Amino acid sequence: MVAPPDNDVLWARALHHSHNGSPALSGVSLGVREGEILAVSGPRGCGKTTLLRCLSGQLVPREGEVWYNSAPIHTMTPLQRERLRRDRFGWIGPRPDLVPELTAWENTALPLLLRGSSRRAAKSAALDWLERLDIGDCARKRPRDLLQAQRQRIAIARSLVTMPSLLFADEPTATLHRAEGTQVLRTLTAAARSHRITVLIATHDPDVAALADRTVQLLDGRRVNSVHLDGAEGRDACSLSV
Ligand SMILES: Nc1ncnc2c1ncn2[C@@H]1O[C@H](COP(=O)(O)OP(=O)(O)OP(=O)(O)O)[C@@H](O)[C@H]1O
Repeated sequence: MVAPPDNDVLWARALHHSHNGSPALSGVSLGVREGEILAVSGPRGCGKTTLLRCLSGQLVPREGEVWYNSAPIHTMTPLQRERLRRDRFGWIGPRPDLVPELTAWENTALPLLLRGSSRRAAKSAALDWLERLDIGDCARKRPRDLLQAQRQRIAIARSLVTMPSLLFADEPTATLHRAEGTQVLRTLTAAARSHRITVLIATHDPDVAALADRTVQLLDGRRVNSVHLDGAEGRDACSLSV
């Protein structure tokens, strides 16, 4: 095994994966720098979700390596991967998947409670994140009494409440109207930047990708280029590598 470069928080080499024999990833490699917001972009079915699931340890690729700092995720046991996901990673899916019986703050606090935080500390952190995401007034409401955009903000608050090192967001605005989606995403990226949380966002929407520092394009399970744009709402300057 080759050790990953020092300046990448996440690093993957030559990932191959198939679902029931049909190829989803065919040799994808990438590195993600600490604090970077990276968009993984491409048309439907190109392998974005499969890539995020391999990088976050939910799936073990058929071939290839995934490293988180100096830890090889691809050789970890299921329990080690589960702990890594619980302690270091956050995940936002296309739908909020909230627990209907719990209030907004209880849903947000859930990852902290599962880690063993006291109810008081978990509640305080949850209320703080709901406030930062402009839904503090929803804290005591249940999901059924909220709009979809509010529910998705709660899912984002839940993913941030543990202050993950890496946040994976799979089409996080897919179920929202365009304006709502953009606003939710701006809030997410601003929160991530202010806490130096590294973010990977899978999206087929160029407007979403424009909020990232860099975009990796997938097509038919392969990487086709990497774009780092000046003038995007990301931080730095411009480069193009193919
Ligand atoms: N559980 C599964 N079983 C069988 N095939 C699957 C499964 N999950 C994904 N695939 C197939 O693998 C390929 C890559 O899918 P994946 O969901 O990773 O792509 P995607 O870019 O995220 O697509 P979308 O934007 O539609 O979510 C597609 O051809 C898809 O149909």
